[in-house]
Amino acid sequence: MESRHALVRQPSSRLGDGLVTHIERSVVDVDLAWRQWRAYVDALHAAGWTTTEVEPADEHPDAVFVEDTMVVYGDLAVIARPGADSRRGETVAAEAAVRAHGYRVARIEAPGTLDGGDVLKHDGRVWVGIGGRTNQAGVEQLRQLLAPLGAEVVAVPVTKVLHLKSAVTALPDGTVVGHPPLVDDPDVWAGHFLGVPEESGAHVVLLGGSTVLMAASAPESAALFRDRGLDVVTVDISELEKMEGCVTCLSVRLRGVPG
Ligand SMILES: NC(=O)NCCC[C@H](N)C(=O)O
Repeated sequence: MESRHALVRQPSSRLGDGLVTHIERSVVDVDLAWRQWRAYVDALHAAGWTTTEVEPADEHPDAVFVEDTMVVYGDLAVIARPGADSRRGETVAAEAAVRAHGYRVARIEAPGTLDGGDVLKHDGRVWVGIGGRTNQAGVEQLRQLLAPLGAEVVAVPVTKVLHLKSAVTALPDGTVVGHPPLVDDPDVWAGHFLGVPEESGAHVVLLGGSTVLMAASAPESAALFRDRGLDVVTVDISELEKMEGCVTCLSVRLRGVPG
C-alpha cells in the first residue's frame, strides 16, 4: 500500500493579515481557525494518515497553506518559488521537513514563480495553472525537472480564482471536478470533467481508496460524490476559506516511498 503521510503547518497568529485576491476580506476568528485546523489534521489521522508539522512560521500569515511550498512527484520534492513576495520565506522550513523524509530536492529559480496550489497531478499528467502566482518560466522549470520521472506537464490558464486547485481537483478515478463559472477552460479535461454546484465542491483531498476529504461548505457537491459511490469526509474550514484557502492547500501529501 502507498504510504500515507502528510506535512501540515500550524496557523499563524497573524492569519487574518494574509493575502486575499479574488474575494472580499473579512474578519478571521483565529482561535476558531486553530480548532478547525486541528480538526482537519484529526480527519487525516482518522483516515489512517500520519502527519509531520513543518516548523511554525508565525511571521508568515499564510504559512498554514503549506501545499503552496512545494510539488512532490515520486521521490522528488520541487521547492516552490511563491508568486507572492510575502510568502517566499515559507519554503525554508518546508524544504527541511521534506528532506528529513528522504526526498530529493530541486528548486524553482528566478525568474520562475510557482505555487504548489497551481499543480494538479493525476496518473502521470501534471496540469499547472498559469495565473496570478505561477508564471511560464516556473512551468518550464517544472517540466524539465519532472520529465526524467516520466511526467507530462500541461500548462492551463487560471484567471478566475487564486490557484488551479482553487478551480479544479481530481476524484480517485481521474474525473476532474470544478465549479463551471470559475473554470477557465474545462475542455482541457474534455470527457473527464464534472461540474459541481458549489465553489468549494471543486476541492477534494484523496485520502485513499474511495475516500475523499472536502469542506463542509459544499453539501450538494458532497451528495453528488456520494451518489457516485465515494465515501466523503467533511471538515468545517470556514475561517481558512475567508483567507482563500481550501482543504487541498492545508497539507502536502507524501504518497510515495522516497529513495
Ligand atoms: N493552494 C491554495 O489554494 N492556497 C491558498 C492560499 C491562500 C493565501 N491567502 C494566499 O493568498 O496565498
